Amino acid sequence: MLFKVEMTVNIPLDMPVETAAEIKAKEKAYSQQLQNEGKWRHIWRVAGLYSNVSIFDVKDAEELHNLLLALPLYPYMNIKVDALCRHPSSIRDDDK
Ligand SMILES: O=C(O)CC1=CCC(=O)O1
Repeated sequence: MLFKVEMTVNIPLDMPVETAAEIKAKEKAYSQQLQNEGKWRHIWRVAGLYSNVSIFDVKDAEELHNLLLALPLYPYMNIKVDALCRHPSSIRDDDK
């Protein structure tokens, strides 16, 4: 199943810079692992915001839920999830 996920990061202003850098490095490694596994298909920065729009390709909503809760930045994120389905005009074979 495909899901569009919008993540907005709000790191507390009083978090030490080194702590924030550590969490961001863990987030990057986790994200790149999931991208290599094909579960995190796309990630785009929303211009001008500390937000991304991502496409996940997972078995079901429960798998997505577990992946999102494991994000190192999860405690500092607002997350919005929308389920996607194939558009009838799509020319891509992998849009399912
Ligand atoms: O910077 C972000 O948008 C948060 C994030 C998600 C995966 C990643 O590497 O950073």
